[in-house]
Amino acid sequence: MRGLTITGAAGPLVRDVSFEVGAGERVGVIGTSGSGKTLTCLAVAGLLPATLAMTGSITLAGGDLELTTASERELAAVRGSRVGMVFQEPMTALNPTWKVGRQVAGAMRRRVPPRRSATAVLDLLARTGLDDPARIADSYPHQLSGGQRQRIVLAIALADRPDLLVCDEPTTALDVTVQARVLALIAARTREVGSALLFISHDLAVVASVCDRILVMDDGAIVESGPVVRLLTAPEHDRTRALLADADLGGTR
Ligand SMILES: Nc1ncnc2c1ncn2[C@@H]1O[C@H](COP(=O)(O)OP(=O)(O)OP(=O)(O)O)[C@@H](O)[C@H]1O
Repeated sequence: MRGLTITGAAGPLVRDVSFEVGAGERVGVIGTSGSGKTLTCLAVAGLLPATLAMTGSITLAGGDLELTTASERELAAVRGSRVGMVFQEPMTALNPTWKVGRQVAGAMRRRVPPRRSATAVLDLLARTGLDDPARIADSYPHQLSGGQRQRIVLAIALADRPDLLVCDEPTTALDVTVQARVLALIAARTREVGSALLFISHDLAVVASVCDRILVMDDGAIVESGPVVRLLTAPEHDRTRALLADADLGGTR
């Protein structure tokens, strides 16, 4: 991302944001509410609302497609296959009228031939830490818990082995014990699949437990960035210090 600026009717919401995520790297974005984290990551996923104007540049590995000016058709091809997404509320990502197995099979379609689809779905659900994959595959999303649904969203997001997984507050809606397990699963599965990770949270402790490097956003701009350990031990910006003071870092590293 180079010089990304996002502007709404009232003025700029994201200002001149530049960063890179290396292959397989895990980068966290933290900041208080309204600092521009979600808009920045929606831009990467090609999901920015059409009412907002965007300038700057976003490219994926190889630089073959400029995402800020790509057509909806091009962006739809990138989503899922090259950029996977997990958002806070899993129900928004799942089709409530389709059984889970059909949805997971759809996400694997490009990689797995139809005759191997049923086995591959059960295997992927098992690898995503879901007990009794056959029952899960045969369930509708509303028949499952929030933690199970978010695991399914993660399975779907990584099914096509994307270059980048974008997670926006993926565990915020889950209760604390489930939260820790889903975070560990995100870390383990992205490593297995080899995807890079762009992980947004307002919670520094959560980001520190999953990421290698952190970007701190404040009022639409990046105010500090660096390796997790450096940010935790020697924060330079007042905003980083404030987020550190608010974080419960017991046992995360
Ligand atoms: N569609 C939109 N139209 C106009 N302004 C918007 C729109 N979406 C977000 N904003 C504004 O842009 C700013 C950044 O929003 P963003 O959602 O990126 O913040 P955030 O850091 O992710 O916050 P949170 O942690 O609360 O989700 C906020 O001031 C928000 O009100």
